[in-house]
Amino acid sequence: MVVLSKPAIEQFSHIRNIKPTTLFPQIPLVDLSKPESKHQIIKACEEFGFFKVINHDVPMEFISRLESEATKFFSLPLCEKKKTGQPEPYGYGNKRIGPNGDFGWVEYLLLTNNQDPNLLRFLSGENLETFRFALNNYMSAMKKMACEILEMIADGLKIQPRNVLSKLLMDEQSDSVFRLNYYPPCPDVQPLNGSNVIGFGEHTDPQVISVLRSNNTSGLQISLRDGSWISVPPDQTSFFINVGDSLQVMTNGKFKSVKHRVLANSVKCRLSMIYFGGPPLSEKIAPLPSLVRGEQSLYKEFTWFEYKKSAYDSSLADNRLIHFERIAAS
Ligand SMILES: C=C1C[C@]23C[C@@]1(O)CC[C@H]2[C@@]12CC[C@H](O)[C@@](C)(C(=O)O1)[C@H]2[C@@H]3C(=O)O
Ligand SMILES: O=C(O)CCC(=O)C(=O)O
Ligand SMILES: [Fe+2]
Repeated sequence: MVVLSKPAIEQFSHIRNIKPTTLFPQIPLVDLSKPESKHQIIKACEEFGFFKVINHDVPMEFISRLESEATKFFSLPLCEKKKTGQPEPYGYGNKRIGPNGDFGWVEYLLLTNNQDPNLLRFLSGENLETFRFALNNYMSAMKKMACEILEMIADGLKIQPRNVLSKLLMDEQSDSVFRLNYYPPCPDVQPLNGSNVIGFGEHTDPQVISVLRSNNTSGLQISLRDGSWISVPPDQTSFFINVGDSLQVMTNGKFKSVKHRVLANSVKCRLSMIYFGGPPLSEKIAPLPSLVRGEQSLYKEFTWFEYKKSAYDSSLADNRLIHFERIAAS
């Protein structure tokens, strides 16, 4: 872990006087073992773009193995972690998020799904093998769960074929991404004074769907439609699902991608692992015809490559979809 001096800490965004956060009584909860879950998913995606999943069949062993590998990685000396080079955008990153001047109280490892061996060059021999093994098992489980949820969404919206969304993630060329975020305790957070430090600034995820799991440290907040922020109580045995911008477009705005952020914690570290399910770069993203019938299409067609490029030209908090909206005919 890197210890920052006081002036260095001051460059981070602080948020003052946050009202005691509403402790989210109504976070949508989806029990995947229940037959009504597809309807609950649709409702949650329409109202929040976010929900919590329980009774998933991801083995706890896959979760704890990767958590322990990630903990080992973030405990390495900084010079070892830096062996992966600057994130461009993949690799190890420290405080700098993306290429456009965003900062957060976070260290991370951003990986593609094609397992570029260079990205793991801080490891060798047996350590490399155990890390890879844990990563492969976990990522396959995430892809499977994300695809099941996308198929339930297709069913719930009565779209055919039911793999119309999941096939984007199943494609060999799928541009999915995996991220490990480590938020060290931050000495500058003074909860009693209402002073908070941004761990990961507000944004929406550009992909189709994201599956997030964290340890038991709080920090994640989502923004409601009225602009208020609510804290998501951590639950290390469950997963949290975010609707991404691409799913907002494909549902012609019926689902909204959820704005979210992470606040640093004064005493505990937070470790999160997130699978971002994305389409192949050449895939055309546009509202699905069966969801547009009788309505106006709200978005222009674009490829995932075009959207991703435009996202990487933007800052975290920017509204990235605005450039792809159709101007409503009067
Ligand atoms: C500031 C940025 C970081 C980001 C790329 C971007 O230019 C805007 C989108 C950001 C985001 C948010 C969700 C994911 O964490 C991420 C990997 C992604 O696909 O889009 C990050 C990008 C990043 O950290 O490289
Ligand atoms: O680390 C977290 O809990 C969320 C981070 C996040 O939203 C992201 O990496 O896109
Ligand atoms: Fe995110």
